[in-house]
Amino acid sequence: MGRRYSIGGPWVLRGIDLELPEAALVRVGGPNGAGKSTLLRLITGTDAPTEGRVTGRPRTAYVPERFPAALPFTAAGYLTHLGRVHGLSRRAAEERAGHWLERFGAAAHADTGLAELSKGTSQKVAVAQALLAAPELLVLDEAWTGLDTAARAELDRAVRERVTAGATVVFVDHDPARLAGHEDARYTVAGAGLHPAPLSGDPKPSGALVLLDITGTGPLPPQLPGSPQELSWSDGSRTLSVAAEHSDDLLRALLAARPPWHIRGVRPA
Ligand SMILES: Nc1ncnc2c1ncn2[C@@H]1O[C@H](COP(=O)(O)OP(=O)(O)OP(=O)(O)O)[C@@H](O)[C@H]1O
Repeated sequence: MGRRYSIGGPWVLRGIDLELPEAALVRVGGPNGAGKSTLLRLITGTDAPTEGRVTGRPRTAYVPERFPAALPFTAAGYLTHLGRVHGLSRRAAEERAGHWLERFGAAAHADTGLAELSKGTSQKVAVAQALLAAPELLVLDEAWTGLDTAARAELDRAVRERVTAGATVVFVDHDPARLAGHEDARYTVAGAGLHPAPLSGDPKPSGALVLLDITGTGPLPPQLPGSPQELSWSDGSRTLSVAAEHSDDLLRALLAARPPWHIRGVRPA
């Protein structure tokens, strides 16, 4: 699928082909403005792709980057209301609301209006609303930001519980250590494409290097797969060196970049 925000405008994402397995924790990384939030909105169905489509309809919950806090509810009232929307009885919805506020250390604010909550407590409510309905697909866009240490650890635990229960959790977080060692897949958004990235526990590259001779204009896209080294640079021509196992992903990223890079040659180092 692909997404651009205006006709004739730049493609924020293009050629995205992603399958999300069950019972999996999936991290999406990439620099500011690369299109991570756009991708998460497409995955949740809160935004539609400009081309291509998203298939499958798991029960989905989403913590967006910006939570709309100014709704006329108390924290507990809001969570109970959402529980009812998800089909729970009033009593079950109240119980779940209380349970999640308690777990995130926000029980004292159950009767506070959403508009009066501090930023951090409001974020706790945002996270609680997503966990409340035991979603099959949980999508977290920097959901840890603003939470205190205890709540961040609690969210880590809640995420692992969801995955153990068979759910798919897709998350973006700027802390590279977040849930490290628990991820099943990692992707980087760069140059409008989505690129598989090595997991923290993956074996180190075997040592074989590949050289790529490329030409193009402007700087190289950030966070290229395999973190290639630039060996030479003149008049827009460059030679990159990368571990052999990353060369296919690197070629794809260079070709998908906007503007694309031209590949003049690929050779063993
Ligand atoms: N609703 C929108 N209308 C127009 N352009 C948008 C819209 N949402 C995002 N964009 C543009 O799409 C690009 C990707 O934005 P997005 O928020 O998806 O990036 P991101 O990787 O999540 O960034 P960050 O790490 O800063 O949150 C940016 O250039 C942004 O300006």
